[in-house]
Order: sequence, then C-alpha cells, then structure tokens
Amino acid sequence: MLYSFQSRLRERKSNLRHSFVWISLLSTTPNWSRVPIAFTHLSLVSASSAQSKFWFRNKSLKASDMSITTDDFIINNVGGGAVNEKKRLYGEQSTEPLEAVQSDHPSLSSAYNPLQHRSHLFHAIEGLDRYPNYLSRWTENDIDQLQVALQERLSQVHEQKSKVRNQRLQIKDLLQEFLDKHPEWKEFVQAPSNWEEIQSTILDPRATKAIFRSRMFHRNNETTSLDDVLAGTMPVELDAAYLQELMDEEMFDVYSFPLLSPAFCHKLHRFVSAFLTYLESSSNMKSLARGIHKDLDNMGMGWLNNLLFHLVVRPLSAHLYKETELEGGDLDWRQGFIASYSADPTQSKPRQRLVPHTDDAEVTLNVCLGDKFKGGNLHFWGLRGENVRGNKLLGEYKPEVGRAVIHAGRHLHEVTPITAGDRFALIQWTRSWKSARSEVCPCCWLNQRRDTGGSKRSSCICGPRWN
Ligand SMILES: O=C(O)CCC(=O)C(=O)O
Ligand SMILES: [Fe+2]
Repeated sequence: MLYSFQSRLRERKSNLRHSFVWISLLSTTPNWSRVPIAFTHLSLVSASSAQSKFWFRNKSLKASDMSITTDDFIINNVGGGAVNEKKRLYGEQSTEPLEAVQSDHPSLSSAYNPLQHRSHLFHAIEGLDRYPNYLSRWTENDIDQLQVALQERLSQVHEQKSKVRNQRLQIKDLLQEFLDKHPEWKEFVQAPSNWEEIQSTILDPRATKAIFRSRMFHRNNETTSLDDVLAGTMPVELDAAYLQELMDEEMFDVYSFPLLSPAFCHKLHRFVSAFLTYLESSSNMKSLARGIHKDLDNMGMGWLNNLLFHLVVRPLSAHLYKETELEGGDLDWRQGFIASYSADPTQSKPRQRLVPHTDDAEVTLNVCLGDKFKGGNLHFWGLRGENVRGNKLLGEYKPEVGRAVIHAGRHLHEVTPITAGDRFALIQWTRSWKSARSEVCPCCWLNQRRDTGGSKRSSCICGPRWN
C-alpha cells in the first residue's frame, strides 16, 4: 500500500511526543548458535527533544498514524550495521581462522578472549595506548591470543590495502577508456567552475532559491568562493526560514526536499548506466570489489560528492541532527555512491531490494535518480539505540526523481522489491569522526549487547548510541 505523505502532511499537524515504535531483531548463525548475534531495541525520541528542529515541529506525523504493521518483518534478514556484514554476505568462513586459533589454546583460564570478543580487541587497542604496562594485567595465554588477533587484523589491512589500491587504479583506467570511447561524457564529469552553472543546471530551482537566499551568500556583497566550499574550508550556513519552505517532514526524523534538477538526474542516470554497461562488458569487471566502481569518487564525480556534502548535508544536519546525531558537532567525512537495483538483477544492478538495515553513517542523503521503475519504496522503522515500545512500521516514502531524503544513519530502513524497471539512487553516507564518534566507542555495536536500556544510563561505558 502506498501512502502520499506529502498530502498527509497537509492534513496532519500533530507531534510525536508520545509515539514510540519498537523492533526486536534476532539472528543466529551456526558459529554463534547459542548466542543471538543481533538483538536491537529501537525507538523514537520525542520530536520536541530535538531543539534544532524547531521549524519542523508542527509538521511532525504521529507514528501511531501509520497503519502498516510489521507482522511479516523478517527478523534474520536485517543488514548493514545491525549485523556482521561478512557473516551475512559470505557465511561463516570469515571467523574460521579465529576459531581454529582459539582451540589451540585449551589452557585458557581467564575470560579474556580478543579472538572472539570484539570488545576485548578494542580494549587492547585503546589500553596499549593508554597504560604503560597494559599487558601486565593479562596472562601469557591472553597475550598470545591478543597477538594473534592483532596480527590477523594487520594482515587483513595489508591484503585489503593492496587490493583496493589496484582496484582503484583499474577503475581509473577503465573510466579513461570509457571517456575516450564516449567523449560526449567528458564535459559532464568535469567539476563546474562557477555557482551559476550549479544553480542553473545541477540544482532544482527550488533548492537554488532556498540555498542562495541565505545570508552567507550575500554577506559584504562578496561572492562565496566555490573552490573553498568544495574543499570544505568555508563552512556553509543556510537560513532556517528558507529551508523550512523547501522541506517536508515525511515521517519522524525523515525529511524530503527537491534537490537536483530532473534533467541533471536523468543525465547522471544515463552516465552511470552507460559506464556500468561498459564495465559489465569488460573482462576486468569480475575482479572488482562489490560496489567499488559505483563510488562517486571512483566514477570521476568526486566534485558532486563534495558539493552535496558541503553545500547541502553539512548545513542541513546542523539544523536537523546536531544534537541528536552529532553530539553538538559537525560532519567531517562523506562516502557517495550509486545504489542500483533492477527487477531483473544483473552484475551491475545486483539487487532487487535492500533488506532492513542501519547505515554506517551519522546522516544519510538519498536522491532518486531514476524514474522508470515500480516498487522500490523506502520503509522506515525506529532509531537504533533509543528505547521503544510497539512494532509498527513508521512509514513508507515513494521516491521522486531529483527529490532527496535525509535521515539519521541509525534510522532502520529498507528498499522494498523493485517489481519493474531499474532504480538508481545517489546515496551519501556522512560521519562525524571528530564529534559523535569521538564520544562513543563501537564496542556495543560490534559486541551486540542487549542491555542498552535506552537511557543515557546504559551499563556500557560507551552509552546507548551503539548497540
Ligand atoms: O536505494 C536506496 O534508496 C537506499 C539505499 C540505502 O539505504 C543504502 O545504500 O544504505
Ligand atoms: Fe541505507
């Protein structure tokens, strides 16, 4: 069932103060057969707690207004940050070496086990840096295991480093080859040289209006340098009043707005399709890591990645997510890529749907590029790490070409099956290494703890954010 949230928004003016959603996710694998590996409680926080969103509050929908239930929610189908991706994608082999080493140490008497428990490994990495005699607390056996676990990680770094480097070089060559054969795309991948080009050909006119009316673009009659903005050295500040006109709150904490012009989206869509088709016909395609060729930087579109990050996601997040996702700080990292799906999956469009997952991101931007598909809607549940009650799907969003959705990365979401055509979306995952991630440790997340309790008084030192 499809819902038009925009028309609902016009009808409903309520707030979320008492609306909660919960979901329990449970999944087991043979290696962890006695232990649930993902058990996550989710909830929605009160909209009124997010002070920075004052200008959206009266547009909030009640979660209880949504009548789609999740009775058929497939518990062990959860993806992304909720489970160990390697286990989900490749089965158990990734943990085999660790198990084998562990059984070589039958005399292990302490509970310390960095081979099995990620939290122990993290503790050691932090502890070695923090305490002069950190190792003195562990038995020789513990230290042996720590050494093996660290060596194991280091060899993964070595292996992936050279693999990734080679693959990036390979893509660069393939892109050059593609552009030589199809010179009509050469201009398209060039970074724009002035704001005028961005305003008239890349952005939707409504986004142009909202962004460039903001005071910073008029201060002292000086023009804001495009190069400085793209380099991230001149932070962009957008005025709330203009953004309010531009944006809709589709459902709790999920906002949509017209961002890219449909003409630009269609062109980007055609460029991506042409490049992927070219890659598919290349014999090198099989040796490339999953998704590496769909990374915007690798596709020669790093400038678009920077533009969206610095001109749109960072300033919007300062209004929407500063307190709830960024610990009062800023975003400082971005990864942009094309998510491609098809009703008839191929090598370059390998997915028909995307299972419910959270992103490894503080804030995610999602722009629909392709319009000739059926299905492929976005579903949202609650926020990882918040306390919760209830089991309702929060809402469904139907993508529109050029329209962006922005949401917290820890907001559980899925893409429903594409039933006809191909679906392309530009996704940008953004992080806050210096703020949010410097305040928390990921041990809860990787250790799949269950006792976050949903309050700031979680029993874990790293608080309730990661679980
Ligand atoms: O394709 C989409 O709309 C969503 C993709 C997504 O959630 C992701 O790549 O993390
Ligand atoms: Fe996602």
